[in-house]
Amino acid sequence: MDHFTMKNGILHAEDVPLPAIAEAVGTPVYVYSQATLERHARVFREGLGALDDPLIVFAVKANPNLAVLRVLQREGFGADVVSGGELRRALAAGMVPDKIIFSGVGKTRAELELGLDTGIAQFNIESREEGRELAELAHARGERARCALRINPDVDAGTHEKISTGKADNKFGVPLHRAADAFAELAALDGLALEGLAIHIGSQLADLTPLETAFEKVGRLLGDLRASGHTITRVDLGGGIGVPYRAGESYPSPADYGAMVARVTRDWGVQLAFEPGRVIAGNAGVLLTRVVRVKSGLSSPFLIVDAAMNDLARPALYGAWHDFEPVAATDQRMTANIVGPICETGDTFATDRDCPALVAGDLAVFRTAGAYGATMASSYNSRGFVAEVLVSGSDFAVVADRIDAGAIMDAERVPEWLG
Ligand SMILES: Cc1ncc(COP(=O)(O)O)c(C=O)c1O
Ligand SMILES: N[C@@H](CCCC[NH3+])C(=O)O
Repeated sequence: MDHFTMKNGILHAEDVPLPAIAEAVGTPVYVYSQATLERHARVFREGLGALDDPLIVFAVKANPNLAVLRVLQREGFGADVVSGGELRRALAAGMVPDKIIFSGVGKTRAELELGLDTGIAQFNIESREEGRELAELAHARGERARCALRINPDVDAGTHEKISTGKADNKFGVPLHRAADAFAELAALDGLALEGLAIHIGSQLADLTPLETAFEKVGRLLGDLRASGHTITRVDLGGGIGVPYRAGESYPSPADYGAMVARVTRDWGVQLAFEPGRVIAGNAGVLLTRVVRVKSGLSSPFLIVDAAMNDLARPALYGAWHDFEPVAATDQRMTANIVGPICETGDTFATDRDCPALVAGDLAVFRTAGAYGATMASSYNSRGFVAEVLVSGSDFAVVADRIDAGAIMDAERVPEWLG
């Protein structure tokens, strides 16, 4: 459930009519609902109700907007970060180091140092090489870095290949068959306090079965490691639960997920950590856009909107579907190619889509844009970065300013020799 609903024929975010936001901020603009974020955070936490003291860290990559992070921090969430930038954003949003987990295959020396400086709860080590480097850095400071070893369980998550992370040929984690050796080597290093395992098999998972298979593999490894005398106090089960992108689709609920986790991990005797991203933020945001014009096409007309692939990359990148709805209710329908203004054919949101009949100037939204939306934006075609708004009740605030098309960034300069 979200808080984007039709009231008197106009789509609202909570109590704010979307035309009011378009009027005040312009379009395109991402609109997030605080009530939906809070609700999703609570439903997720309640879904894990059977577990003892789980650590829930929001996958910042899904939506790193400071205001969004702040809402989740107030809900007790920590942060799963994958770069120094995300780590700094999590801290700026008030997340405490004890609830920060640092994942990612390519953490640089500087990023490992930043994690150590911050005193984060856990580094998820993705290779022996990374573990050795972290151990050396921590040892030189007279410290032991708290960490977990990320395992690649070779499980097909059944999701889009570009967002699958747990198959043997994916770059993530240490292959299961080498995990015990890697764990033994790294656990013996002075600079590491290696007392955890981590796993994340992919994103937008429609089914719990691959997760269950992967968790069972982790459970067996946990038993083997303990039998070899290792101490394991935390297992990080990652994120990945999918969300409906089309009205009427059904996905596993946090309660279903929590029940499965409770069953599989019943005898593990560890603290569990979770890294949800999309399931918290996905349906808490829409991308509000205005129709620029309708152009006749060979078969279907082109509905040209002012949002583009630089604002919402998922359709161009993964062929992803986002429901498209009018802001002012209409019973009239049309079949259209919904496209943005960018100069490549890939700038297509939908082909031959049955959608509301709209004309130039009308407002519409792409739904389920709160995760992997603004964060994947670029300035392609010098369109600048899209604005973001957070709604709470009948209030709204701009939480990221638009960078106007054609703006010259502070970081840019022309070398002297060009005069
Ligand atoms: C390590 C890790 N944790 C958590 C997530 C969050 O995934 P999701 O947004 O699907 O919950 C991702 C992205 O897939 C990830 O790579
Ligand atoms: N960017 C992807 C999700 C990536 C998940 C990150 N591990 C998407 O929009 O679906």
